[in-house]
Order: sequence, then C-alpha cells, then structure tokens
Amino acid sequence: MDHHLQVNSEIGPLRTVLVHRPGAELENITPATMQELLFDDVPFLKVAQQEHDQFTDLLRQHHIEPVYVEHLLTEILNEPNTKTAFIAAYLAQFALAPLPKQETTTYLEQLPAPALTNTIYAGLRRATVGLPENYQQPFLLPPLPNAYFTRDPQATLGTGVTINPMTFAARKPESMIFSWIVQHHPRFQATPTWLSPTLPTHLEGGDELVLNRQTLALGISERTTRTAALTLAQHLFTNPASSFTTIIAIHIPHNHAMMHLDTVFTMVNREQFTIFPGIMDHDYRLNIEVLHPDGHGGVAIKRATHLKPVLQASLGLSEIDLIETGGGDAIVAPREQWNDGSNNLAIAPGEVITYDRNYRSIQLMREHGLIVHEIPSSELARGRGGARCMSQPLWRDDI
Ligand SMILES: NC(=O)NCCC[C@H](N)C(=O)O
Repeated sequence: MDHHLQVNSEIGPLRTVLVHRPGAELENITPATMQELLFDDVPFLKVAQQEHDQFTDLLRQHHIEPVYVEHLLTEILNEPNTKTAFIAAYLAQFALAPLPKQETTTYLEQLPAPALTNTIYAGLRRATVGLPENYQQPFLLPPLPNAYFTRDPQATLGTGVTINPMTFAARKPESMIFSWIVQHHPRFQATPTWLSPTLPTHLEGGDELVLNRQTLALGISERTTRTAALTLAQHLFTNPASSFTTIIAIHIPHNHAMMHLDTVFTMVNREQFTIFPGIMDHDYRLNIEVLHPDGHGGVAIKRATHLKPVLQASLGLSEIDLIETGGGDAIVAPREQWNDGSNNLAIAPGEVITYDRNYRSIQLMREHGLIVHEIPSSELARGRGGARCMSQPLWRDDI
C-alpha cells in the first residue's frame, strides 16, 4: 500500500513537514492570560513572522516542503457540510451560554473558509459578534498562540499518527483541529491513528522521538504521563501496521523549562545526540524504563539508569556521542537550554536547524562535526520552543 506518511527516524532526509505561520493569535496574548496560554512574554508578531519565514525559507532551500496546517484546515472547511459540522464540534469544546453560542455559530457560518480558519487560530472577541465587551473575558473562543509548535498536538510515528491528549486547556483545540484534518483531508487518507485525544491522561509530541524503525524514545514529563506511555506502547506493540518493538521511556524533571523530552534531548546523527546535563545526576544517572512486547499482548518493563548503554543496545551501536548543551557549563547550559539550545531539528543525518542565540551549543555541535544552520529567534523563543518544536515531519526518506 502507498503511504502518505513516513517517519522512521529523527534524522532521515526531511522532505515534508507540518508547520504553522504565527498569526493574529500572538497579538491576543496579554499579561493577564500569558501564563494560561503557556507563554513567557508577549511576542512582537511582525518579527515572529519574519523569523518563521526565514525558518521555512531555509527548509525550502533544502528541498523540504513546509505544509501549513492552517491551509489543510481551510481546504477541509471548503466543503460546506464539513464546515458546519466542524463549527459545531469546535464550539462544543467551550462552555458557551446558549445566546453567545448561537451568535458565534451564526457569525462563523457566514465566514468563507480562509477567514474561518484565521478566526479559529486568532480567537473570537465578544465585540466581533455584536455582544457587549467584557473586560475580564473578552474572548468567546480563545486564541491558539502555541499553534506554531506543530510538534506537540500530533506526531508521525512510522506510517501512522498519534493525535495527542494535551495537558493544558490552551492546547487541546490544536489536537481537535488535527483530528479533523486526519479524518477529512486526502493527504491523510487511511492513516493509522495510534492514539486519540480522548485518552483520559496526557501525552505530547515533544515527548515522542523516533530513533529508528523499531525504536521510540518517550519522555515521561510535565506533559506525558507514564500511563499514557504504557498505553501507547500497548497500542503500537499490538497493531500489525506498526513496526515499533522498543520504547525507551525517559523520566525528566517536571517543569516549564523542560516541558518535553525534546527540550533536553534530540537525536542529530546516527550516533549523536544533544542533551541537557541537568536531567542527570552527577553520576550521569536518570530513571529509564525500556518497554518491549511481553509476548502475551502486554508490555514488559526493564529498568535502567544510564542512557548511553540503553541507546547502544537499542540502536545496535558501539559508540554514542552525547553532546552537552552549553558544554555542560553551570550557567551557559541552563541559559541556552531555556532558549531551546537542546531543541534541534535534524534535516539529514548530522545536519540540523537551531536558534542562532545558543552560540556555545552551536560551536560545540560544529566541533563534533555537525552541519548547523542558524535561524533568528528573538520573538519565536518567547513561546519556549525551538526548531524541532516548530515542525512535525510528515515524510523523511529512509536511511
Ligand atoms: N516540543 C516542545 O517543546 N514544544 C514547545 C511548546 C511550547 C508551548 N508554549 C507549550 O508550553 O506547550
């Protein structure tokens, strides 16, 4: 069967990638809502867009097609029945009183698909539908400022996807949008879904790393529970369409700076990884569980404490090069990790895109033989995500 999606590694030459260009939603963050919207500042939209355009230009220069999630949404909303059903389902996520709900539905129904998409991302103000302004709660529908981090609400694993149960309310609509795209867009026709957002716990794409065709790394983190990791393992191990037989579950600290595994650990070459040393103790120990099928439809668990031997055994490699963010320096490492110095997007084995500001980590990666492409990051970094967070691979060539 022809596959529409193929991601059998973190490093295979990247060909197609899901992105979102930051839009008006970034201007709908205020100091009062910043925290619940998972931002640390209010970005300057114009510059954030310029920075994002430089990111996508760089992708194109490397013959990588950026696919905009907002265009996919518009394409499915062009079909009138889908549009009506989507509006009803989208509104059902929010506790709107009957009158505002009716006003909102009527307003959204008359929008052409591109404007509807813009409104879904930007959010909808009460005043826009003719309701009196409410200074405390100006929005009927919330803005989705995290949408440019396409890594998290979904993940491509092999030829299928997880549509993720997100941790915080601010990001749940992003998964809902992707579930509609998977159901209605021809690009995703017959795509296996390994996990759905209805799972009553949480798991996010920044915690899902495809190390090779058989092996995943999963972060157990602020955003992904152990229960969710075990559930995903069970689904992948028992589904004949999946090729995964090993999951390395890595427990990381639960905090905002290190919200996902990919904020502290990324694969950048066949045997090379970047890692923030702050996730390990002084003996390089951390809490790891290696999951395999138990042969009876369940999951067998083996515990481990050191990452290198686990990676060597799982990937069949004799050497592993762990490149420490910020050179492991007590100040440089956490400073650069905060601005996503560990969050690299591999576009081919040994070739990455990363934020320009993390110059010590960049220098070190170059000293370790990597090709590093830098992108500007003054405004994009304020959302606490880097190049890997801003991308969801749909197709990587096999290596
Ligand atoms: N994979 C990632 O680490 N994504 C970054 C997500 C940042 C976003 N502000 C969030 O808190 O969800």
